[in-house]
Amino acid sequence: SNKDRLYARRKACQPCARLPQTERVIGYSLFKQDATIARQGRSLQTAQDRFRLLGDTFSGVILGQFFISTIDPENAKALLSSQFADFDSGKKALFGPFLGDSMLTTDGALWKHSRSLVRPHLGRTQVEDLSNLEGCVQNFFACLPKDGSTVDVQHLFFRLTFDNVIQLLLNETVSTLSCQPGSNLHMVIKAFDSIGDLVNRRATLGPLLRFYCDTTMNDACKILHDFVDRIVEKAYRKRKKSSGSTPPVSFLDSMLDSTDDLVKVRYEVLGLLLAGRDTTAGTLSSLFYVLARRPDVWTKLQTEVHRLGGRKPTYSDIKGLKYLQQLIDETLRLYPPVPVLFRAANQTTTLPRGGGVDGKSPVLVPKGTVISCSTFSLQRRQDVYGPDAEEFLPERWNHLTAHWNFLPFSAGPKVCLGQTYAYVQMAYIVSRVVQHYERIEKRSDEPWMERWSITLMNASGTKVGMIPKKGTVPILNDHVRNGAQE
Ligand code: HEM
Repeated sequence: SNKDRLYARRKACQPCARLPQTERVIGYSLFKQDATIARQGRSLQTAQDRFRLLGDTFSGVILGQFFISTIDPENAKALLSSQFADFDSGKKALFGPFLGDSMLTTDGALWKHSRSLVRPHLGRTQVEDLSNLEGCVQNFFACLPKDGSTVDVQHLFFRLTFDNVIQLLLNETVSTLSCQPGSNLHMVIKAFDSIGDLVNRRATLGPLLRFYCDTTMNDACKILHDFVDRIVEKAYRKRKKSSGSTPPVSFLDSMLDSTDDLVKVRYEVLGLLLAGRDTTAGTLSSLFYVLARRPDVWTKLQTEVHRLGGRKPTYSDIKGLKYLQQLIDETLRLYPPVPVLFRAANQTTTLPRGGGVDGKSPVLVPKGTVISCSTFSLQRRQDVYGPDAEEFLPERWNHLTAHWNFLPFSAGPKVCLGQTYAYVQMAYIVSRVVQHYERIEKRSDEPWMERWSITLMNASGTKVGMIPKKGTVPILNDHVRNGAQE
């Protein structure tokens, strides 16, 4: 519009590169092309090729939606932090009936309220207590074949992290690792597993989403809402009975002390479950994919973890495991579980870079523009990480401060609330595996292939042989293992 043009002139904006498109009004052919690319599991790689071809910032149109894609760290900083108020996450429609108004789906005052409600309950006290993790880890070990035969640990990690997050949030012990097919818990975990793909399907519909009625999504939501509601109501009754005289023992208890709105609590719990489970499971799966292929990494890790002398690591032990932290960072760099951050401009604004032939001028961002920042491509930039940017080298973190070039947990006011917990949980699990297993063997030659639903994972799973040390793992329980394979 004329108003936008005047605004652009005032802010010295220049146009950014434009994705070559056969038709630039609706962008239907790009929609079809990108849908095929997504089916083939090549979305992230294709985006990286486009950045190589067009520069760090380019624009296009898809199904009538104007978008800007960027991997310029200055733009990332503006998007996530310095111009935070200009952009919304706009995820409400995507999650549909699953999450209602929760922290993950709202912006502005509603989001602020949710964040202030949740934040105090994910503090150091909750994170430092690792006692609950051990039970889940033992269940995980019980699912691993004792004879070292092939197992897909990716599948098991999605269960392990579900059990862990339920314990953290609700103080309930569940074992989806050992639940039997047909049981209520099995239905719950299956429904939860399906959410990623269902949300993904909604995402591909773009503006057509508003005409879409998804009964499968509604069914999955019903199962999950019922599951969480039962636990929330039970805890609420107990809490009311004690009239807050006993200190809260869980995240849920403390939330119930700050609100009586049980539907709100349900949505926040489910949001955290979603934010906390798939991300951690995806990272662990990629990390084990690497461990099975890199005996040099495994040996260095063993040397570090052996300093613990076989005892369970404490919170402060974990802080001292520097190589393990670098290993996790390198996994998050090359295989970020949230590979693209999306925002939508809630007013006409600018991004500081990407305009003009040298890409150094500001770019106009009309209201409604969708901005995507690919952390996957950003974290593989050769000008930041060097010519070996695509290689897995944990040691690079000895002398690297990446800042706006490393955003696996996002940054700014919406930075991940579970970052510390995620590190601690992953480090604990990896250390315990090192203490109990001699080595991890690669059992598949398939390359790492993107499967991107809400979060990123390896399309072919993580098929490995886990070779136990003598006398350290529990006796294999066939009953447990068969349940988990379902
Ligand atoms: C490796 C593990 C994890 C990664 C890589 C990760 C990554 C992220 C990212 C990138 C965001 C921002 C998304 C956006 O702005 O669009 C986010 C938000 C969030 N994460 Fe995590 N996350 C992880 C684990 C967890 C865990 C374990 C929890 C909680 C138990 C958690 C809770 C949250 C919450 C509540 C938000 C929303 C914050 C807000 O909107 O204000 N995350 N996470």
